[in-house]
Amino acid sequence: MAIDTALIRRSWSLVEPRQSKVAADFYALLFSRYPQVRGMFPAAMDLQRDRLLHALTRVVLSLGEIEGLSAYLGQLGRDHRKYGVVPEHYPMLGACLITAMRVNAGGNWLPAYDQAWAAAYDLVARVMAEAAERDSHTAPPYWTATVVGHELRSHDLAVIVLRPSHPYLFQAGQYTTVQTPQWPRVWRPYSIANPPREDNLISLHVRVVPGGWVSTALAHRTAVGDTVYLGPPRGSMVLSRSTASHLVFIAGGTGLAPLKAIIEETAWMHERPSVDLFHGVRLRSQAYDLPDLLRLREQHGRMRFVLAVSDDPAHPPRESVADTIARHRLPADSEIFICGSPGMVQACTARLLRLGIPGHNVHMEAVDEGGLALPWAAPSVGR
Ligand SMILES: NC(=O)C1=CN([C@@H]2O[C@H](COP(=O)(O)OP(=O)(O)OC[C@H]3O[C@@H](n4cnc5c(N)ncnc54)[C@H](O)[C@@H]3O)[C@@H](O)[C@H]2O)C=CC1
Repeated sequence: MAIDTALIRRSWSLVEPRQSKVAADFYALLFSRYPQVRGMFPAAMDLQRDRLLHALTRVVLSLGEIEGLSAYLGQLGRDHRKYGVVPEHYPMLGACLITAMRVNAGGNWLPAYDQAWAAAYDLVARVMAEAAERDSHTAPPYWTATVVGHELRSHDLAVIVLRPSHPYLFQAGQYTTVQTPQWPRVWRPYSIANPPREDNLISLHVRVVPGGWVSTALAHRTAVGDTVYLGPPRGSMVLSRSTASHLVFIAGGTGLAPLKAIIEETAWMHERPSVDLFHGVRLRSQAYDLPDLLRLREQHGRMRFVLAVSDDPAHPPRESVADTIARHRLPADSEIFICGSPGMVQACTARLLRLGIPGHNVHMEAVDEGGLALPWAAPSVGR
């Protein structure tokens, strides 16, 4: 059945102002009708509710662009294998979702909206389930990994090296999701800080964030020899086949991780591009990876490295990384990769546009703050 995007959007606009209530009602309905699925979700549901809403918004907004949506949903379907989602779960969710929207529409819900949503949901579920099924022939739902390196580089930052039990195939720049034994069913995304290696090791940069369960567990309650779990690799911030001759990388804090992986990959290229890396930190003491970056610069041979310190009275000039890039001459045809907090990414992107860099040359990971999925999605990277 064709998707009636106009009906979907009209009906969504009815419930959008009450979306938090929609999410709460959805989970209440789901758990009362199907108590057997409660165990698949974490004990605390706050983040989960936000994720559902982000995912819904994303699907509603991109229903017209079926190609992009299919790639997104396929990735989502593969990722949901780690939660134990099987095809039989999808209809349960669909029915509860439509009911939750209907009861929150203030009596304005039309029968046609039910049909439009049923058709849209059917398509979403089919794409996700098919991708998951295809994936099940070649990859496990999740990987067990042993911690083989754990280095606290400051009180709130750890670099962790993991050895997945089975080959973990990913591309430089992608991220994984991590579950620790301390927090069952709570998965958090972290970028992989190295390109694929023959020894299958992967390295993560973990900043402890206030209230960050997984980041605290990884940094302070994890040691060499412990086991953690990894979801499948995700993300599209990777090098294209036709890499430009000059690449610029702009990192904010631990947003360095995926950019370092891509730079390291370019170091081995036959015709390696020249590279600029700008690393923005608040305090000089937060330049947690300096020795490694200097080594990488040495090994690369065509890499310039600039540290931008924004808030350290002992290290003038206090300059934001956006101001730093503006001071350096960037060729207009540079391919640019940005990774960091949403505010930092936004500030840098705006500055680049003002500097005349075309938007299509700027890459960043659209790590939706929780919006990667239907109910079981992942939050922003690095929590
Ligand atoms: N750990 C990981 O694997 C990854 C982490 N991230 C994200 O990167 C961020 C890293 O955070 P931290 O390490 O705490 O770095 P941070 O937030 O302390 O920021 C580092 C740099 O970004 C600049 N900055 C921060 N907010 C800004 C704003 N609103 N406008 C302009 N500049 C701003 C600072 O001035 C500084 O130069 C987090 O949001 C995390 O989710 C992204 C990808 C991977």
